[in-house]
Amino acid sequence: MEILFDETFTPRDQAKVDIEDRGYQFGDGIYEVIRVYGGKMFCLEPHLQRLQRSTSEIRLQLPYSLERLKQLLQELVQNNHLTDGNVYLQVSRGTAPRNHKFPENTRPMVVAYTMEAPRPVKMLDEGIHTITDPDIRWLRCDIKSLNLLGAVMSKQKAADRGCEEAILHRDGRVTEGSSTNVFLVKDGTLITHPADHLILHGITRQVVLELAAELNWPVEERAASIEELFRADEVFITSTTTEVTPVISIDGRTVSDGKPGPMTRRLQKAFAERIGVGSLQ
Ligand SMILES: Cc1ncc(COP(=O)(O)O)c(CN[C@@H]2CONC2=O)c1O
Repeated sequence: MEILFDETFTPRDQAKVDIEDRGYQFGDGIYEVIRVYGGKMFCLEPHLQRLQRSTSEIRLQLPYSLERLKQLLQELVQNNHLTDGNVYLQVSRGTAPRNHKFPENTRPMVVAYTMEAPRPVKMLDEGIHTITDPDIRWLRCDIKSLNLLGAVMSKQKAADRGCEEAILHRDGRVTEGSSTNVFLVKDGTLITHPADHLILHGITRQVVLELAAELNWPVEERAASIEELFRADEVFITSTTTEVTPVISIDGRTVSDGKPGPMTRRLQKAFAERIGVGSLQ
């Protein structure tokens, strides 16, 4: 198993990050998780565009071009013979004596590695249980930063209650999941938080919006209230690793009849066609 370490490939057990790497000490960096289906990275361009935006938002310059990074990621997937799984990619501001302000001319540190991961078919089929949790994160959730402690604390709260995700809310309005975007269905309309600074602009969220448009479904990009969440006909989450996953309970209360709804199922089918597999394979 090789990893991408700066601009070269190295065996996984030889990759050592310095204790003064700013990603390690400050969470000063950004990351992406890219899905691989049949050996091909899905939505690679949108992921790279988001990476570019995230780095520029934190005033971090990639150490080489996006084109070069794309080439290296493709080589990484091939070298590791990855067919179905994920690529984890992160860029930190590099290594420097610990000081909050930006270091002078350090080289940002790119690390990427692959992991085998079959599609989560059981979860896609059965759905997940969730909790609600106050959104305590900072106000630039649109930047896919390494600062994930808020998300980690919420995800752990969900795990403590035997649930898979925490649906976050701010001032009584649903934002997103700790590592997912959230959609509600009410009377045939999809509702999801607008892509502003309070949520990550999910790649999967964008694919779902495109699929909904192809299906001629009405969509409202607005912040739903907590009350609307509990009264929804259907709720589902989206992310690179969870695709379109039904939510069947929230804080112990079932969503509708506690089964994945018809619009969620139709979206799962359309998503499976988009990634080129039969649904729930
Ligand atoms: C806070 C948050 N919101 C939404 C999403 C969904 O975005 P994508 O559709 O672009 O994946 C993620 C993805 N989190 C990644 C995806 O898998 N694991 C992660 O940490 C996320 O961390």
